[in-house]
Amino acid sequence: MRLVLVGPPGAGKGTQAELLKTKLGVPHISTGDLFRAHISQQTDLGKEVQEYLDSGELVPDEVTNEMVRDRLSQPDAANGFLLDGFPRNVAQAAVLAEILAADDAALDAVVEFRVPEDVVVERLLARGRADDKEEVIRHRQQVYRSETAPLLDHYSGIVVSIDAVGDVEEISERALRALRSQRDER
Ligand SMILES: Nc1ncnc2c1ncn2[C@@H]1O[C@H](COP(=O)(O)OP(=O)(O)OP(=O)(O)O)[C@@H](O)[C@H]1O
Ligand SMILES: Nc1ncnc2c1ncn2[C@@H]1O[C@H](COP(=O)(O)O)[C@@H](O)[C@H]1O
Repeated sequence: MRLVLVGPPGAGKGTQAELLKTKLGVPHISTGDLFRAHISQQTDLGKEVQEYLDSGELVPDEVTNEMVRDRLSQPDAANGFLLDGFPRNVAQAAVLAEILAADDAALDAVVEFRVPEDVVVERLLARGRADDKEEVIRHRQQVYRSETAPLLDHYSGIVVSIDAVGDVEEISERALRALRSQRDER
């Protein structure tokens, strides 16, 4: 399955991807995790993107798209993936479509994790990652609303929306049930 996970920062995309990757047998590819690995290894790419992650701004598309193109060309992603954090805007979605079309492939679904903003802010304040400072959290929510949420219209025919408040296992079951019914309807 080729899935994109969408939802505001703190919606639980990474948490759900770690459960779903085992259940679906596809790799979890998180652009945020890829950037953080570059930063911790102090690569040139890591040095270039550090300030964007610190401030909650999006890394420029050219840099992000090339990193994703490279990651998706690896053998483990040949038959499917869970993309977490990419695409983050409509221009990145166009690049993803082009990468997939080159392999005669397409997305199966876009899973939207729906969580009220006050709940995600509370989760992120408790998470404690380097970019989980209140001002940066608020900015990332705003970037999500203006840049990323429009993807839900862009992908309207294949969006599967999940209530992502509650028990982590139960949310993953909700996602699997919704994906099964979407597949049966197609
Ligand atoms: N269903 C849940 N209930 C309560 N807390 C949760 C739930 N799912 C995830 N969390 C917690 O919320 C925080 C954010 O989760 P996670 O990192 O998976 O979100 P995300 O959508 O990947 O965020 P980001 O886009 O910022 O990387 C984590 O501390 C995680 O343990
Ligand atoms: N797809 C992306 N485009 C631009 N910038 C991105 C993208 N994915 C991640 N980033 C940067 O990384 C941080 C953290 O991302 P998480 O998905 O929340 O882990 C994000 O604020 C951007 O600076």
